[in-house]
Amino acid sequence: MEINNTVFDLVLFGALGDLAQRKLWPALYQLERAGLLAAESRILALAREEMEPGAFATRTAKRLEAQLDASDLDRNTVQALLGKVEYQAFDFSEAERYSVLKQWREQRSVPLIVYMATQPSIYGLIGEGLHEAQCIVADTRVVVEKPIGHDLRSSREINDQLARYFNESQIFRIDHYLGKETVQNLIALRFANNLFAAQWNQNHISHVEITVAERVGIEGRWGYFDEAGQMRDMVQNHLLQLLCLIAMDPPSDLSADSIRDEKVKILKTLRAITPDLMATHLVRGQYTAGTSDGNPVPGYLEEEGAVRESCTETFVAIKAEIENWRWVGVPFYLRTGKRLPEKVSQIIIHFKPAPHYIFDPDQKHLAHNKLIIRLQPDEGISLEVLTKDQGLDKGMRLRQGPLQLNFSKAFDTARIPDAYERLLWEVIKGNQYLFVRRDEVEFAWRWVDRLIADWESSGEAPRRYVAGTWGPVASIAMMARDGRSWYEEDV
Ligand SMILES: NC(=O)C1=CN([C@@H]2O[C@H](COP(=O)(O)OP(=O)(O)OC[C@H]3O[C@@H](n4cnc5c(N)ncnc54)[C@H](OP(=O)(O)O)[C@@H]3O)[C@@H](O)[C@H]2O)C=CC1
Ligand SMILES: O=C1O[C@H](COP(=O)(O)O)[C@@H](O)[C@H](O)[C@H]1O
Repeated sequence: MEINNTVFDLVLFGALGDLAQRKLWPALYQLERAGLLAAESRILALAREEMEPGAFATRTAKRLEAQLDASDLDRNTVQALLGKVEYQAFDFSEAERYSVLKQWREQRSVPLIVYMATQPSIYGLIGEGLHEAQCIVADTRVVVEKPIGHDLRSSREINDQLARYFNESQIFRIDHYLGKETVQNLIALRFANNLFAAQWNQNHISHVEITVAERVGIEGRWGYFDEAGQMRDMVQNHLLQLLCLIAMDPPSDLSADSIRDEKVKILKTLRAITPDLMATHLVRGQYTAGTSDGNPVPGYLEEEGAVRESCTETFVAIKAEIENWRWVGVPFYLRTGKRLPEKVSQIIIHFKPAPHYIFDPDQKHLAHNKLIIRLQPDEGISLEVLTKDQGLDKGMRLRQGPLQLNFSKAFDTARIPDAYERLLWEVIKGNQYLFVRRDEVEFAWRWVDRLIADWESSGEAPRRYVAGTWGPVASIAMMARDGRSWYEEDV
């Protein structure tokens, strides 16, 4: 196990917000439990609400106790974590209040981590406040959340505001998918196994599927979601990051910039989905009332908080193409949606069939291997291979079966850490390789903006799909036109 001696100060802006309460405090608890928060480290929790001394700790302890599984809850750990925390209330837009931070940092030379768990519109004000209070020095790090903007223009504005006060090497932009163990495993799978490295190109791979399906609907976030839609909320960041990790060339080492350089090359070579390609390369959907897990659920337009007719998409399927030597002619089919039948994120690599087929012609359709990478849940990898069916009467009949690696069974993993634990841990260590660089965000927006502009000018409404199904039939048709089908229809 890694042991940490890195003492740090963390200042958490927005310490009472949804993200902080649902993700950041539980992640800090797990780091404390794992012995990764050095004893002399301190956390300054900031929000607007005035509270009696001690009230923040009592509230946070109660919340953690309610959130954690009984088997995972250790009250001594909760107390040890809260022993590091001080709470202060102030309005982040009031420049003079940043003297609190100046005092808090006096006589401290350990790295300062600034976590902006607030809306991006105040990142600039926070940067300025910290700057005026002389809190920003070479080893200060700032953590910011997705979404970085609503489009290329607004993402540039946010990035410019950050750049006024922080160097790129100090900025940690979160895409929480990069913190998932199974997503990091893509790098190990691809670059530690020469078996795959040699096959990873258009000579051997016919196509790739990336599915990030969600069972949930809008979860009380209609206002936010209706402005964003699934394209901005999921494709611009999580799905394009997964695509980059599957498609990129081998980085020369594991340093942040080596990996990010390779990802950017992929984003630059994504073929634009121009209006003439939209009918064959893009499907947008919006769910109507249906069922989820056997229970009736409302349609998108009847969700709590819905205030208008809306053409916002809750489902997207895209045939993406990468214009380089490695991937020419290999479509990457991306699919993500809300209110689909199950929560599953998986990547399927479809290998081309053997060049000369000598078995029963009736079984020819079986003759390609598939590598199935399950990101969540049931994290693991399986390789579909063909073997001889056993038995005297079977001749040389083939059968398909998996070589399975289920991570929790194979490695007796006690628990898979949440993405935020890993990401906070990397920030503490000052390692940026799981964070997104400015140019990555901007190249991703460039591709997405163009697509959105074209579909908006086409005036086409999203296709309806019933909640609890795999999206509009047009997504099945998109694959069928290429003589293919989505993986779950194959099995
Ligand atoms: N929630 C989530 O699961 C996710 C959130 N994000 C991103 O994380 C960021 C935070 O989101 P979320 O936690 O949901 O938002 P919330 O609105 O729940 O929390 C924001 C926090 O910041 C505080 N705050 C905002 N403005 C000020 C101010 N001027 N002065 C003092 N305090 C202020 C709020 O206090 P008050 O309540 O008093 O306004 C609140 O504590 C956003 O950028 C969001 O897009 C990203 C991924 C997931
Ligand atoms: O960033 C987001 O991700 C979640 C899905 O994340 P997961 O870790 O549960 O797969 C998504 O529901 C949300 O809309 C989006 O903002």
